[in-house]
Amino acid sequence: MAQIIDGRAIAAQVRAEVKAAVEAWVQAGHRPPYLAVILVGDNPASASYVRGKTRAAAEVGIASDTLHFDPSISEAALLAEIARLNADENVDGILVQLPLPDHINPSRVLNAIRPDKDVDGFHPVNAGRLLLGEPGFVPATPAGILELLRRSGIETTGKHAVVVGRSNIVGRPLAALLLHRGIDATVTVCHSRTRNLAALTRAADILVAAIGRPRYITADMVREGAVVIDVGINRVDDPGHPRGYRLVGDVDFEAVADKASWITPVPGGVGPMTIALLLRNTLHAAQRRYPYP
Ligand SMILES: Nc1nc2c(c(=O)[nH]1)N[C@@H](CN(C=O)c1ccc(C(=O)N[C@@H](CCC(=O)O)C(=O)O)cc1)CN2
Ligand SMILES: [Mg+2]
Repeated sequence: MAQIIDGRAIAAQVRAEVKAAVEAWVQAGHRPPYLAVILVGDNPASASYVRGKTRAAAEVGIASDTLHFDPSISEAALLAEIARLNADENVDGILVQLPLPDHINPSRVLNAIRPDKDVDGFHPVNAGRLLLGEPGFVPATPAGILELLRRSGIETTGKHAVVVGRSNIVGRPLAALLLHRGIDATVTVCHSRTRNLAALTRAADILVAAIGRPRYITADMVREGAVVIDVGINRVDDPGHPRGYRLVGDVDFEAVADKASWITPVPGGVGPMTIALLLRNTLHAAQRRYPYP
């Protein structure tokens, strides 16, 4: 039976570190870090993540506001809001909650955020820096996964990490991060068109599932003793549950936990780290740790 990587406990540790650093920053005479969160429309999951972010921010002493726009807002109006926040010296971090409505081009919106305020790390400048191994904002989910491995004492050097999923918010940046000097994994990236996926996942020392399909990774796809990181957050109907649905990951947890050496649960694994690392990025934005240009 695998050891469980407790994302809630590790995220609480990271938040406590951010809180202490924010206190020291304010003690030194600076105003508290300030995060502007943009939420477009009424996707209930997005609204709940945004509440989670602003509540967690308040708990560590980071000020924030949520700018909530009607789903019909035009792309031009959204870009104008971003331009205003870019120019406001009291705004340290800007975050646009994804997904955006279909009539808005997400690249155009993300590319409009000043890279030194881009606490999600989705701007091409930060993505490029990550690829080159230069300092910049690293997206919170991949950064959180690295913290889970590091703080659980899991070795990455020379290990074969197999990332299933090539999204811009998880798979691609995580693959880049795992290649960094000091992390030094050997990385394979798989996706929906990969042939013979199971042969590749079975070769993984560290298997990261970021596919977005409930329980897609089954026990036969996992090597005995592998480390399994489950990024999936899938809502499946469950009339017996108070919310009417249950969250399950991209990994068939019970069966895979019998084979793995370490595994992250869903909920309580990667998800809470995403919020904790966003807070750390926001602190760094206030401290201008990643100045641009
Ligand atoms: N602008 C962004 N949009 C999105 C990001 C992001 O990093 N930046 N990531 C995801 C959603 N996300 C944050 O936005 C997120 C997802 C899940 C969690 C989380 O804490 N999950 C909990 C369960 C919560 C629940 O009960 O519903 C867990 O896994 O334990 C936090 C943040 C897409 N959009
Ligand atoms: Mg994320």
